[in-house]
Amino acid sequence: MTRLPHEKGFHISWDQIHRDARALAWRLDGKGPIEGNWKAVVGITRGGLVPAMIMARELDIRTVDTISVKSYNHQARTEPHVIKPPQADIMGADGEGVLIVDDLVDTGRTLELVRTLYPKAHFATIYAKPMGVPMVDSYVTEVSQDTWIFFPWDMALQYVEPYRGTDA
Ligand SMILES: O=P(O)(O)OC[C@H]1O[C@H](OP(=O)(O)OP(=O)(O)O)[C@H](O)[C@@H]1O
Ligand SMILES: Nc1nc2[nH]cnc2c(=O)[nH]1
Ligand SMILES: [Mg+2]
Repeated sequence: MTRLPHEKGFHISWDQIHRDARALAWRLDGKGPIEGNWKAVVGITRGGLVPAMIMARELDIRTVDTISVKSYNHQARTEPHVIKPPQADIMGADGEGVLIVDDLVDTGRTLELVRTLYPKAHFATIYAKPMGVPMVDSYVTEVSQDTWIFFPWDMALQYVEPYRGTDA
């Protein structure tokens, strides 16, 4: 296991990921290989499920599947492995026409594994770190490699002290 040093935190709200996923969908609209269409959206679980749902809605795609890849134990990277593959008839021989969606690409190891399985699919993530950029076909926002992205499903609202403290 590798413990990665993350100096910065990038905190994403529900609203932000909703807007970013929509923007990514709009950019890919009409760009599929079959008369501009995409035949399916496949989310890489678990992080890819929220953006995959939002994008499938925007693009009016009802065929939605998942591929489950586990690459991290909290912030420690482990060897990525497929826990659950998508339905074979949706993916075809090489994934052509399928939009494979994840929340982010970091080292690129997860997408590298999925790309070997479905080399002709289109790989889209909301966020990307520099090491992973070569593995992704489309993304919205790049953040530095030493940034840890916190997603809204990993956070909760909580009280913070005022900047000037309290009198108590
Ligand atoms: O580019 P990489 O270095 O491979 O990292 C990116 C992957 O890591 C995270 O998933 P994780 O394995 O933590 O599982 P989760 O989606 O279930 O949270 C994230 O959602 C990406 O899928
Ligand atoms: N939540 C989250 N998961 C990750 N998996 C790999 N990199 C990251 C990251 O920056 N944030
Ligand atoms: Mg993931």
